[in-house]
Amino acid sequence: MIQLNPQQKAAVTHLGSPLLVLAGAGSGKTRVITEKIAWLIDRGHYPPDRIAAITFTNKAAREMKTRVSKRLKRGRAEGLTVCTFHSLGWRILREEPEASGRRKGLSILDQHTAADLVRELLPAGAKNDMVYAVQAGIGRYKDAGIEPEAALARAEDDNDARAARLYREYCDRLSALNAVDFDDLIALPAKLLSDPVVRTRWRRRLAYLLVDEYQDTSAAQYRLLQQLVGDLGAFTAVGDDDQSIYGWRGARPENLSLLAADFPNLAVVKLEQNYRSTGKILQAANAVIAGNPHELEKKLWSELGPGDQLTVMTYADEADEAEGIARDILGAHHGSRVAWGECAVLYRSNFQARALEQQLREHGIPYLVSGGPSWFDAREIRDGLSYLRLLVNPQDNPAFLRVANAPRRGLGSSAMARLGSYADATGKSLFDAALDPLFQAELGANTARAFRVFTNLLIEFNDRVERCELSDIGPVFAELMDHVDYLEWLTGQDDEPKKADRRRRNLDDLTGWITRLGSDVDSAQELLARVSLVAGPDDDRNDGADLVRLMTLHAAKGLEFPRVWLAGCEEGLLPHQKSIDEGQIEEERRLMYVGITRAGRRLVISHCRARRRQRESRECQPSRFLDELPPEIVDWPGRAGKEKPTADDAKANIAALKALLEG
Ligand SMILES: Nc1ncnc2c1ncn2[C@@H]1O[C@H](COP(=O)(O)OP(=O)(O)OP(=O)(O)O)[C@@H](O)[C@H]1O
Ligand SMILES: [Mg+2]
Repeated sequence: MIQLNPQQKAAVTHLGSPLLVLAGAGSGKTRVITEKIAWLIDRGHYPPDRIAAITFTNKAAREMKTRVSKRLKRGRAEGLTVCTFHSLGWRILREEPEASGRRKGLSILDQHTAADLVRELLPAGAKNDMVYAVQAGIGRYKDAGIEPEAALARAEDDNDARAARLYREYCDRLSALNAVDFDDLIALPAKLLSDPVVRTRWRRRLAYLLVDEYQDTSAAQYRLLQQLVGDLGAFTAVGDDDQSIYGWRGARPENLSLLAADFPNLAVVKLEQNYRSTGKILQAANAVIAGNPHELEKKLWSELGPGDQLTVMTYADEADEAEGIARDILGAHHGSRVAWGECAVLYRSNFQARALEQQLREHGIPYLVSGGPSWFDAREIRDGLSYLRLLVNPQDNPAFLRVANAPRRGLGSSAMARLGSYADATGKSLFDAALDPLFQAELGANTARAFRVFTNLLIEFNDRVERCELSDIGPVFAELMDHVDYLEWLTGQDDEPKKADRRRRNLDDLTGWITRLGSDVDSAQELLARVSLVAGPDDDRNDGADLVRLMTLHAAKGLEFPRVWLAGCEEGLLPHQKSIDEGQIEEERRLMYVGITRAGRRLVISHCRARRRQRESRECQPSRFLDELPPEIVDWPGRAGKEKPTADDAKANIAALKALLEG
């Protein structure tokens, strides 16, 4: 067991008033939460089933749960809740179906499906940017707790009114589908808990709350927290204002100062010893973040010694950079026996992964890209998930719409449009409408038969899922996909064999994931929720595997690696061009700070002189943040734009030397 320092101990054993632990990176904030849960249970202050810890990601939740279980005697952590705000919200909604105004069998629409729903409400041919903008606008209403009617009432011009009407239509559709989207997972429970009866019930159930990464909570999450803890404020929140990097997604760092205002008896503990990084890495982090205004100074120190110099590498372009990083990692692995899993390559934007992946693959380095968007974007995954939803619930309209004609089975857009209007007119689901003899009588014989074949298929497989073990849903799903010849149909449209291979692998991954989840949940509906709430199968399958991690800076929050490569530190990328244009680079600086502070012993930062974006190569300047690193702790070969010394340089040097000697 580790020895907590006095401040950590004070934070762990503080009870009786709300507590905020405000401290820099690597100072043991997350550790304090883990230790505190164990302490609360061990000392009998609260039973595990009345404690909830809230983490920023599912992965962090899994890690924390494992940690706590290890700290306690076997089984002592049973019933403990460790999850994200979204999962907690889901649990509240699921257990309060009437109060939420939804029916039993509620489903979660993932972001993609929700975007499809928005698209349907917009004029045909609406661009993706438009769809996402509307979706984000709807999210802002929900985050602020504004209902559609209120949004309409407060509309100041035509634009506002149009947005509010779209919002209302969107909400109507969602409730007709008996579904909620991600924003609802927070906003609805927050609203539910304003009912005193519901609130009392939940306060009794979750008597003590702990929140990690508090600086990135949204307005709605803060409301939910307030409702849950009440005036008593039985909670511990930990955070670091310098690591608030989700402002673009609605996170409100000012929630940190709100806490002090809303809970006058708030106790604050500061931690100053960093246990993660060597002195020079900390020095670099402190120097970069010093460029942001601060209300509260934090000084981090480390007992780990100064450590190695930091390295800044200048590369010609992204391929050169990726190769350099791959060689570095290979060198560390073979030369210094560094495990793959000790290494991470971090970057600002997802597109940077491509060049890196290619080089890692070519050098035979096992790696894992975490949190990339690609998996859920793949057509076969989205279709596959729709089939899965229909397996569990044939009444799922968005899923029905998506795959009724994939593979093609004679249910083209005109047949589906007729079905849609019949369903609208009769208030039935698409599935029930398709089964309706009155509807079938309206159709030509072929179309009617096509609908019958599809609905019969769904009935048959749904029946099997209802009778089988949860762990068998995976195999039944695979059988359904086989049965409809899905892959043959889809890959028949591809001309590249590589692509077909990838699709097959993706679907295999999906089946494997469903099977694994099946043995971990207690209902098929819960399985669907898990699929929607988690970022993808890689997310849980490779925890602890010995692989080099590739991820964005956003995804790296809270994690640590002995060796970190921070790639693409260029103006326009980090800081991002959009932030430069808007004159708002504080959040970018915090991202840089997050990146630097992930590293334990070794940090290599790189930038390219040119980078390909959208097929053209553009010149790049080194990031302004590189100039802020204290020069004495950084090795930067060829700094200040100087090329490597050339033969001409050497000649000039010799000439100068000669002149000196002769003079
Ligand atoms: N008292 C301690 N003694 C030894 N190691 C510690 C101690 N406290 C924390 N650590 C270790 O220091 C590292 C950083 O801790 P932790 O991840 O909890 O920091 P954090 O403040 O949550 O960082 P971040 O701000 O990046 O989320 C971890 O490896 C943790 O196990
Ligand atoms: Mg942490």
